[in-house]
Amino acid sequence: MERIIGVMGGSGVYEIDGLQDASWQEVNTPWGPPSDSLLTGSLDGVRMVFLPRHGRGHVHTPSTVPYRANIDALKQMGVTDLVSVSAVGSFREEMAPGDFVVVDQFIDRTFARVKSFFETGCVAHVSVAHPVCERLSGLAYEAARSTGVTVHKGGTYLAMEGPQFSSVAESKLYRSWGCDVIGMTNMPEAKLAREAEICYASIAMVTDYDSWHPDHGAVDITQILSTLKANTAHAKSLVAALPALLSAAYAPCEHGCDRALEYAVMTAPDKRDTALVEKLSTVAGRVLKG
Ligand SMILES: CSC[C@H]1O[C@H](OP(=O)(O)O)[C@H](O)[C@@H]1O
Ligand SMILES: Nc1ncnc2[nH]cnc12
Repeated sequence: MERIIGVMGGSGVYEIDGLQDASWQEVNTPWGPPSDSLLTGSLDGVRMVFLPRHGRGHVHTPSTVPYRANIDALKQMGVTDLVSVSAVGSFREEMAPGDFVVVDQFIDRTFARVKSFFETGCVAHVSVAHPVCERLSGLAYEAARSTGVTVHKGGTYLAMEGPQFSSVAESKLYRSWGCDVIGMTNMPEAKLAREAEICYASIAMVTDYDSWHPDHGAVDITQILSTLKANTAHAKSLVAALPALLSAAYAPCEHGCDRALEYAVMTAPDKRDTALVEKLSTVAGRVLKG
């Protein structure tokens, strides 16, 4: 098996540079079409697949991003390691706009999204106690550091439904919960990556102080966009640094991300919905076949 790096580009990151033999490929999935075509190619001898989460031109809202289709499409392309790059607001003075944060925990406050590939007829329960891959996150941290940007190792990301930003009261509440950053998309993406046995890491690019900060006022989309513009070059250099850090030779994940489904499926083989099992063939075929 080969190591293939996936990159999920968030707001402001709609392409990556420098891929050899780059081509946009249309991929279909049993969960509908993904956000856009997938850009495939290789860098430093490692195959890479890029998908703009909101689609080129920013078409999908955080609630309507086709999360299941995106993860299924990346799995179809053989992605073993997925690095998400996302814009976030910060709840910490020291996590300033322009900084990067390697997220290691999530609080999922989204409520209008399908969060699992599994449903009636094929039930599975995976652990997301440690929702990111420690090894991949460590490498993403090294890649971010190599760009010269200020990077914070570890942080709790509050996933909100959006698309509106938080009220001041909500912002203060999330801060009091110990959250470090806020965004609208890493859930259910991280949960679905775990179900699909793909190692997942999340790099958050701080664009603003959300609404809690007495000196910064409410979130302002123009400020977000100008910070994002300034950070896009760092995000692209980070992505370019990944292949040299992750060797192309595949090795099983030492944290078990690639075996998350091993004992997860509860539904007895003779009770499984055959149509659903067929839909699950890409993400869960390893444990459902035979
Ligand atoms: C552009 S501000 C709000 C928007 O940006 C973030 O997107 P992503 O996580 O894909 O970088 C945030 O989650 C919202 O969707
Ligand atoms: N303050 C904020 N809240 C939610 N998502 C964001 N993305 C960037 N800034 C954000």
